[in-house]
Amino acid sequence: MKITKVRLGRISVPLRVPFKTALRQVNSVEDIIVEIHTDSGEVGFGEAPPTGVITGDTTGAIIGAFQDHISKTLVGRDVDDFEDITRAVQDCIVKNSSAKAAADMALWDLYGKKYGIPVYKMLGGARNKIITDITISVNPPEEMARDAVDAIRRGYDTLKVKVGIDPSLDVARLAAIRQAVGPEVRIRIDANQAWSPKQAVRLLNQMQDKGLDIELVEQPVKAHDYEGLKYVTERSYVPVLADEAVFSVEDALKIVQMQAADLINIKLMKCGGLTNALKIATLAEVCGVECMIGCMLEAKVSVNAAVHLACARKIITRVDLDGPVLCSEDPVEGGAVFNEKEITVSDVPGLGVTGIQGIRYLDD
Ligand SMILES: C[C@H](N)C(=O)N[C@H](CCC(=O)O)C(=O)O
Ligand SMILES: [Mg+2]
Repeated sequence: MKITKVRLGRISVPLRVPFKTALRQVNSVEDIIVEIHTDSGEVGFGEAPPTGVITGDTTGAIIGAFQDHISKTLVGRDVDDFEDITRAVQDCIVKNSSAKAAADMALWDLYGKKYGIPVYKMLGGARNKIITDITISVNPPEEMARDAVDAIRRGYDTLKVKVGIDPSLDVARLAAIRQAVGPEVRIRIDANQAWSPKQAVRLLNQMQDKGLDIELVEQPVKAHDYEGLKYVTERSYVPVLADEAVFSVEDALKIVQMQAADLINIKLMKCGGLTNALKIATLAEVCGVECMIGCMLEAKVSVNAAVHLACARKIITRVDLDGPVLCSEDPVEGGAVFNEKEITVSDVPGLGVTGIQGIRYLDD
């Protein structure tokens, strides 16, 4: 199965409501779609979101990474040289983790198709269903409480609550949500780097003192501040999950060695795809560190790839793959079935995506 062509396109998918974090506000998913074509007629699908505030990847940079580096590296290669070509994708350009993730997932898709195996089975095959949380955007406390109640009515039992815009409101935000949804709902929070280490410890311990029962806090401090993250981990009653602090396998190793966080959030767009995500999951498993699998604001092509990893490995104990359910429509045919919180992986060979509606191809 030889690679003949790499085709790029764009999709736009409106969100149900604006997505707001301490880092950005967006109203739609605006992603790059990647198709890797082969001489057997099989096509591998990938997707890359331009999450500049986290990965540094912009739309233009993703397109440029393919046009100037990744596509040239792939065309003419045989998918059977799998280890070499997945390595070549990582080595042909530094950084650009979202473009690499899109290429890497498309290669896994083709490899699974070639051998007739769904990717989650190739990676471990632990289960075929997972349960995702849903994100509550950061807003005034009353609005967040209303959004939380709406999410519970949709059937979700775990909320990922964004905080960090005007941190003086954060305890009130969580108090309003806890009061509105009751004690049974699991609440995790994500500060997206907004707090200082001391502020984080103070706010988290206030939440603890008020009995708000927070499951975990995601990335309380700046991504680069490993000492600050460790400071929070050592002093907060709420477990700490490293998100923006962990892009690479090496980052994960450092976090584990420093005991700077209790948990690690694996995202394909940070680490460059399934190949490296699997390495992080294995490292975490060896070290006994549970993982979350997360996503950026992405449509179902790339979130579907993350579903395969989540279904493959039990060390992934928490799932934040709500990109598709935050969208008001789904242009993706095939792949995982999202029934609100319950996600069922596809048993079709490869990743299971069969087509994407509304692609605006760059070469048309
Ligand atoms: C969409 C997902 N639930 C989420 O919250 N991811 C964010 C980053 C998303 C973005 O800004 O595109 C996170 O975990 O930090
Ligand atoms: Mg996060």
